[in-house]
Amino acid sequence: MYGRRGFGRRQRGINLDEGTFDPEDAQKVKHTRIGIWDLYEEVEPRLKLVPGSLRSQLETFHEMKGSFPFVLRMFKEIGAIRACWWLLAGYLIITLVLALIPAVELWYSGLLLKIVQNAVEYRTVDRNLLFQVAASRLICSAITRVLQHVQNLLYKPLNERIRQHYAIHNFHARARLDVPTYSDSAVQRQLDNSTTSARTSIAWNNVLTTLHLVSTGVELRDGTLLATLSFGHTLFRKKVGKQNWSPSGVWAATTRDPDYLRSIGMAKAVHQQQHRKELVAGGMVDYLVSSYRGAAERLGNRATDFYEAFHMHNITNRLNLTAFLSDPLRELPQIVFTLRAVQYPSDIPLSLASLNLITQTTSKFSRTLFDLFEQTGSVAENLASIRKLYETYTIPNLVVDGATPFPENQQNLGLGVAVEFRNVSFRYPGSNKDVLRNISFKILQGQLCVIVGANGSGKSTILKLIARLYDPTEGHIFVNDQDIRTLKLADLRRATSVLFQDYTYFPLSIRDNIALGDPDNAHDDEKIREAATLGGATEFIERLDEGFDTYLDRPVEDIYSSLPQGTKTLFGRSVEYSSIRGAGNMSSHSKGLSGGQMQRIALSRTFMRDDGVGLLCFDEPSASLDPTAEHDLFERLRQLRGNKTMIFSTHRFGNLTRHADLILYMDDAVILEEGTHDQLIKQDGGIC
Ligand SMILES: Nc1ncnc2c1ncn2[C@@H]1O[C@H](COP(=O)(O)OP(=O)(O)OP(=O)(O)O)[C@@H](O)[C@H]1O
Repeated sequence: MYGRRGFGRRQRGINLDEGTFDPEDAQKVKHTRIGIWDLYEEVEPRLKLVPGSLRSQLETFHEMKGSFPFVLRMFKEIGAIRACWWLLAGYLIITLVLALIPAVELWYSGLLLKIVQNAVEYRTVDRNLLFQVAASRLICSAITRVLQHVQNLLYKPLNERIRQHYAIHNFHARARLDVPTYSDSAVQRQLDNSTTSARTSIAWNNVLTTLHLVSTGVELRDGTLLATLSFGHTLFRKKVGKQNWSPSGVWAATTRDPDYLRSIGMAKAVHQQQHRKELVAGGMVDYLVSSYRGAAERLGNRATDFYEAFHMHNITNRLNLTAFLSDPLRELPQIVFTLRAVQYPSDIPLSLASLNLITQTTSKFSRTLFDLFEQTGSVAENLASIRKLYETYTIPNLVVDGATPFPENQQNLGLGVAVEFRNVSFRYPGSNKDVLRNISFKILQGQLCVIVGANGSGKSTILKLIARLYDPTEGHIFVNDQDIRTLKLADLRRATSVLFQDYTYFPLSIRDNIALGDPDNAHDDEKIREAATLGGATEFIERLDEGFDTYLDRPVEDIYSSLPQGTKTLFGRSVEYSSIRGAGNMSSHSKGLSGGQMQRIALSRTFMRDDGVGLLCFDEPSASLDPTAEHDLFERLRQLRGNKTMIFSTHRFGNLTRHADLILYMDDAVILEEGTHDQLIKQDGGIC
């Protein structure tokens, strides 16, 4: 009756991307009812014998172990950034010194207590020693302050250098992925998981985490026995003090409560703008209000979201045996030390000072260990993030590169390339519908081929396969009689120029948008202007205030707030008050160019690439042009073509098909007829 709410997933603990999670599997999944919620948690059979919180601790360490090789690699890479050497060395030394200072302070505390004890017992004070101790403690705290300050100063440049280094790698990791790989949802998820935050890099976080672990180790280095004794209490304290807002490991939660589902649905219907028209026109308001009230009354205080419900459930369940055991355990290290002191008085002089020191030391160790345990979750998460980051560098592309250079003879490119489809069928990844069915045709070198067909017949798909954005599901494509899969992708794409119907424009300047058509000559301003002229774009570009430097869509938004309503433009751009009202302080504007103008820019981009290209493909290049502009465009394209092979896709027969050496007439994934304009007219006057 009601749709199920999607399962929330928490990206930590076990690798969630492997295997499946079936809430109904009672063997592996524990079900808990929490108010109106059903919580399903995966039980880890491998670690079944380990009780309570220790189990999740072991899981965490298990995961951390898998991440270590990647952390080592990260340190190697950071070590190779020369600009980081001194900064990192300084940061490391300061961290270690800061970790040692508490021990020195503790030693002086001991001395101080001894002085006090002597004063009480013998009524004498060693003034020199007292002065030394006081001065040393002051120096320690001054040094700590100064070092912390220097550490903060080093933090920023280090973070920035490391972030920049990884930003470049991440950019490449994403940019190199082909179309089917990049559109794969698993790959998208993997990339999202490894995204670097704008302020700190994953790598820098990992450096900090590692340094934190090392400094904790240094702080605890002499206190092995104390640390071990404190361990038990720390674990218990952690379990008792647990105030989680969500479960750990693999879990899912859902609610099937009809009143809750309905009330949330109704609240959305009322809140969301898009339903308002129907809501008012349909006279639904009274009905919705009374239904909502009814549902709310039935729900009472059960209407909480999952996290709230889980948190409350945890709090009410907290009074248990572990809570009772926690306090005695806290005293254990001190009791053991005192007993040892009594047993071996010569080893540990039992005095007021030593007893006090023991108390201080044990509580300090206990706190440090507690902090460490508190953070192991985030430590593991941090280390895993670096693994995920590196894994994105090696995501394999679905379209596998070939090894054969293309063309064999660069001179011949000017004569065009031959393209042959042999029994090609194709379906898009994730789809079960053939959009091309057993297609065969051959375009000879230097021919003009026009593919004609209705919407959705498969014309664009043919061009995508020629550009090898995808590989055929069945059959083969040959370019100059060589299987397209064997050719080097970079060579093939350099020799081919494709203007897609759904061309994109980049959030860059118009100059860059055109220049990207030929990255090798992107700096050649004259060539860019020439291409713009051939694409019919120069005239309107020059009318823009910033001409070729105009951004089609500004990648960085202007930020402002509380502008007087009369302000219509800012930084030369118009201000949109509607979005100010909505978002509070932000607005962005694209340079409202028309569809035809945008298309001319895209065309100019194609004209950038006339050298070194043997095959030109145009997908409906005249869709947004008026008839005169279309005629001009075809004339220019025919001149540009020279002897090269050219393929057009279009909806209709007309101007262009008259000049075609080969027309492929497509309908519903197959080629119905092929030939020249005249041949097709003779065969079937109806279609032309
Ligand atoms: N990325 C995609 N994923 C799944 N299906 C797709 C994808 N792109 C296109 N299709 C489907 O493939 C079929 C053929 O599309 P194609 O774009 O090749 O047709 P077309 O003849 O070029 O149409 P148009 O004239 O509208 O551009 C259509 O049914 C379309 O819905």
